[in-house]
Amino acid sequence: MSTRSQLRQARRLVIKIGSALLTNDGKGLDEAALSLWVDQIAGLIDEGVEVVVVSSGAVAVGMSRLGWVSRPDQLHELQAAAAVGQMGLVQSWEAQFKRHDVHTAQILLTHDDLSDRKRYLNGRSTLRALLDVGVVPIVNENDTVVTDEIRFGDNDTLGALVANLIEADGLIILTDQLGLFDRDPRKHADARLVTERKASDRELDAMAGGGAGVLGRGGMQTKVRAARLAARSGAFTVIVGGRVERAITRLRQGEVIGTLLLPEQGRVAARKQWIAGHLQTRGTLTLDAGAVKVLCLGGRSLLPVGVKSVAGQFRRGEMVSCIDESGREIARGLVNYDADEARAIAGRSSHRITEVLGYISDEEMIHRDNLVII
Ligand SMILES: Nc1ncnc2c1ncn2[C@@H]1O[C@H](COP(=O)(O)OP(=O)(O)O)[C@@H](O)[C@H]1O
Ligand SMILES: N[C@@H](CCC(=O)OP(=O)(O)O)C(=O)O
Repeated sequence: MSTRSQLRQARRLVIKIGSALLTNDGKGLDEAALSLWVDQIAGLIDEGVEVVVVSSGAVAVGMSRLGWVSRPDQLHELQAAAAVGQMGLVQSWEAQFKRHDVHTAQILLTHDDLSDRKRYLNGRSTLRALLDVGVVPIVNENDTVVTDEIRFGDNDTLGALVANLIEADGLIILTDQLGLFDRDPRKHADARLVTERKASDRELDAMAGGGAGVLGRGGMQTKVRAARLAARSGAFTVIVGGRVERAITRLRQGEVIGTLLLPEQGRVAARKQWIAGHLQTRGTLTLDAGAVKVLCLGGRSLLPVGVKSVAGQFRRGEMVSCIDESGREIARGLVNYDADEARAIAGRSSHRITEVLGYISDEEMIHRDNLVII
């Protein structure tokens, strides 16, 4: 049996579960299935994997709670159903994870939240803080305030954006089919499962053209698009049948089930390419000769002790330029401290950061994964 090392090695995963699955084709929330997924996710957490769940199903659960048999066309009715259904969804996730002594947190996001830099960074910090303390964030679209997304359904995209946000190794999309087929299997009995492709492969578009199921909104097209988005930060995507026995555990063990869509390059390489291509920097760190030498050797982080001076106003996570004492640019990277904090710790050894700032967020001024030598 061939195995997939990407899945065995993953440390951080986003798992997206679609409406059709969660609600057992609209018959109300499928508690039994949910409990099986939670058991498997709890197994991943025991192994030290950090997991974010992106859970659809608010509209479908809401419709079932309200006794509505057909999906309403009116936006405000969809939003009302989502608001009712979201209560049921998070109650179930919370109750199921409680059996494993794992806490959950509700995160409702819109795409706007993730395109605004400040909100993006805030969202990232919150998700990271939750993962640090072993909580499983349960993410859904904030259906009360979005319009187009609720009409078209876009949790596949949301899953990819969350994978970008937390720099996940991979995105697992659980759906009602065994994976991506070369044609819509609901319409073509002879459709064949695609096992592995590059996410960028253009042939996937024609295969995924068949539209969505009755309850889901995006179909395979949004899943392929999500895989491309996730690939931008170097994450792989697996599209797999959520009703396949122990699907998550088997994927983790490297078993070849579902469809694996691969990024062109790994997580760190993708991030470095993004940094190198980013023109706008927010500030400048002048490095001493020792730091310049160490950085040019490659594979090393920049420590505060090698920083002589700090110019500009920037916030943690923003891009800064690193120059030598003659003003030549050496490197570029995402800084771990705000400008004022960076000024306070510049030239000091990392074990004095707590003494100076009263806290420490990172030992490095710029971590090597976030640093590109020019
Ligand atoms: N090439 C394909 N392979 C698999 N499923 C396809 C394909 N083309 C279209 N589909 C449809 O996509 C549906 C899954 O998408 P969707 O209904 O949005 O599910 P979810 O709720 O999981 O997001 C399948 O039930 C299937 O009918
Ligand atoms: N926010 C919506 C998600 C709709 C959606 O994207 O559904 P799906 O295609 O099943 O993932 C809900 O919870 O109903």
